[in-house]
Amino acid sequence: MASSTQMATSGSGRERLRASSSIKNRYETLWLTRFILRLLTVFCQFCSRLQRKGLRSSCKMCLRGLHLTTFVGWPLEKIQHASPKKKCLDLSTARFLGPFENLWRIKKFLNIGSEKHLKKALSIVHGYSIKIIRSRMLKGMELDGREDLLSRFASIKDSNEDMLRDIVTNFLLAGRETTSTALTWFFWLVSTSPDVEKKILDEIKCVRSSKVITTETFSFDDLRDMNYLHAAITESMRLYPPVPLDTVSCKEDDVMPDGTFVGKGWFVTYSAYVMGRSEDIWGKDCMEFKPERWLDENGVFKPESPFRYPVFHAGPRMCLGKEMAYIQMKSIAACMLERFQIRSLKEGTPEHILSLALRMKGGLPVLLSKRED
Ligand code: HEM
Repeated sequence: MASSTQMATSGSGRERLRASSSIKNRYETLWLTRFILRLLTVFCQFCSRLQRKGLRSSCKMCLRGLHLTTFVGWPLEKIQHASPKKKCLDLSTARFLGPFENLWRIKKFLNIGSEKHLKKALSIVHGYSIKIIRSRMLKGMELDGREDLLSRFASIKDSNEDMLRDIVTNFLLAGRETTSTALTWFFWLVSTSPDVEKKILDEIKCVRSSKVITTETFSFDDLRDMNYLHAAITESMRLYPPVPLDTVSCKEDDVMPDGTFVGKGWFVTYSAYVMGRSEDIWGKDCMEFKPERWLDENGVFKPESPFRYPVFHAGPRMCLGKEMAYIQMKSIAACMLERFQIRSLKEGTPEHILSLALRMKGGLPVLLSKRED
């Protein structure tokens, strides 16, 4: 039988690694760790429920700020008051976090617990999407002779209302939660960094004075000229990526470029949050909010490889709405900061809620003061 060293020189990488029983053992250990973590999460949720009812005082884990519920999702009762869209996001994330992998399927079949809430919330979101499709159908799918994205999907042979509904829902979820989350963290960071705020305002003034802008909003060209604002938003998403973890499922057995074997059906997760705070990628000042790191010597925005900055994912399945997201976020940020001074009323660094998007716990209460000039 060939030893693993012999195989390393003779066999293909895939055969070599598949034959390695140590890798299998490692993944069995990982599976066990994941199972224990999921089980602990359930205990943590149970413990915090008892605390809320006054039946238990804080446990050692709470005192050390190690609530597993904070890291891996919300307990159900917190979700009950959330909007249908947030419920959908949180409850679908929770499917991956329960102690038993397929428990959610049973709950779905029996229509109980979190799956019952998910079904209800989803029917509201679906109803909203169907309203959009039907109102567009009534107007005719062509908009003033120009086709929009929905018309294009509708013109696909075999398209039906359910398919269009899922596409609209997908765009609503992909495009709304991400930009709103990104802006929440951006406004918090800017409100705590007066020097960055001043530079953004100077840039807005400069763009206003260099052109005759008659509207209160900014055109595509005006926004394109705002390099510092672009850098500040990009830097804010480095520290607080709206999609902090992204998971893909492996279709066939494969080997990563570094030689790691990935089996069919396995999940692979990367963390844009961890990568964004990695000293190896961003240097010693990786924890600082420094928009300047994105500017060249002429003050022009210099992009980074998406494989180092995977906030919008990388490769063929990269975010389709990236450019649109930047336009929306820059436009809102420029209009808001030009008119108002925003002061955060949050004390200290806000806590996260990890759902599909990296939301700020409790939102961002602010004090808005109209700017004099
Ligand atoms: C700051 C804002 C945004 C961020 C950080 C973001 C991030 C991402 C990420 C990480 C993915 C990859 C998900 C995956 O496949 O695993 C993705 C995919 C996608 N995003 Fe965004 N996104 C943003 C805004 C938007 C907007 C505004 C739209 C459109 C309205 C949009 C539409 C999409 C679509 C359609 C995909 C699926 C692409 C595909 O699978 O080929 N996104 N986005």
